[in-house]
Amino acid sequence: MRVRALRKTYRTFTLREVVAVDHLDLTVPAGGVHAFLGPNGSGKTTTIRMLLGLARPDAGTVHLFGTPVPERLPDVIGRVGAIVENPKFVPGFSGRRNLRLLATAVGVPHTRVEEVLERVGLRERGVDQFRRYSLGMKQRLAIAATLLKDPDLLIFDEPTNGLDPAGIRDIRATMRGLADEGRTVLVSSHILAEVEQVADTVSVVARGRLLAEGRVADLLATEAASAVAVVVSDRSRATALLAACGWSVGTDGPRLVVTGARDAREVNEALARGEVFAEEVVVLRRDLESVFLELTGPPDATAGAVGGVSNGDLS
Ligand SMILES: Nc1ncnc2c1ncn2[C@@H]1O[C@H](COP(=O)(O)OP(=O)(O)OP(=O)(O)O)[C@@H](O)[C@H]1O
Repeated sequence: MRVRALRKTYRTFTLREVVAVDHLDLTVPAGGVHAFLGPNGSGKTTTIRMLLGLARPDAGTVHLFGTPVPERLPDVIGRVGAIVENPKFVPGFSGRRNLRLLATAVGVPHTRVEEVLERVGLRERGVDQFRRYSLGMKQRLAIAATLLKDPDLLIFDEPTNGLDPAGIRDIRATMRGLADEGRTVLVSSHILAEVEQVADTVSVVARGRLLAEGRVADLLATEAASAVAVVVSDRSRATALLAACGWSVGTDGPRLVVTGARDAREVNEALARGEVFAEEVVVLRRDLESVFLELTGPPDATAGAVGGVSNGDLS
């Protein structure tokens, strides 16, 4: 999937213009889990709606499987399964019956319903009424529905919102499994821990713009230069030695925190050359959360920058 210079503005009821997506570029490699990560209001849902032809861009291009969308959406939509808004299931029908209705609507045989129920671990509970399902089961049924057409690309908008840890783990495992089958999973999230654990690649957005993209591991390595903490008895001598190497030196309780060095070994060597011997050397790796916060800035600043319209505008 390839998105270039995508733009979408909304007008609020007070006729104020809200730029929801602002010159956004997005590249989602085929196969694997790609996280679309950004704080609330950063334009993720709006972007996904444009990918699916549910909203019309003001400018920019979208290609799904190399095909321009929305112009030729009918050619490719059969290869895409998505959960964007809360899927509409009939509360009084069983999970199985709900899926059979959908299967008939999209023209796939009922045997496929059994396969997808099995796939999301709901086969045993297929007879239960939808209204009796837990939130996690409802979400798994929604994923089952997206799988009916055996899609190559799955798009999930915040699929773990409101789920408990077990539910989150199930959805994460399901996404991983789908990617391992060779499908592409695009998942939007503002929950960093999820992304870090399940995604192969990530795009970080804020205020409708792309801030960073790449492999999760690379993003952590390049954006999150690690710091090294040392405990030494002669702190002032150590500080002078480390500063002389051009590194910045802060303190964290009894530890000196060194940033700018390549690795712990380099720090240790610099100290030893000056005959200061560290009692403790620890590499402090930043997690994706600190990278993300660094890139997107404080949440309040983000909300203000996109206009902060009320939910009432989000119909
Ligand atoms: N129909 C609409 N009318 C007016 N403004 C809208 C509409 N839909 C979205 N917006 C605004 O566009 C911006 C982006 O919203 P969007 O829902 O795409 O972000 P998001 O990243 O999906 O956020 P969230 O995680 O909260 O769903 C926000 O400022 C939002 O208030």
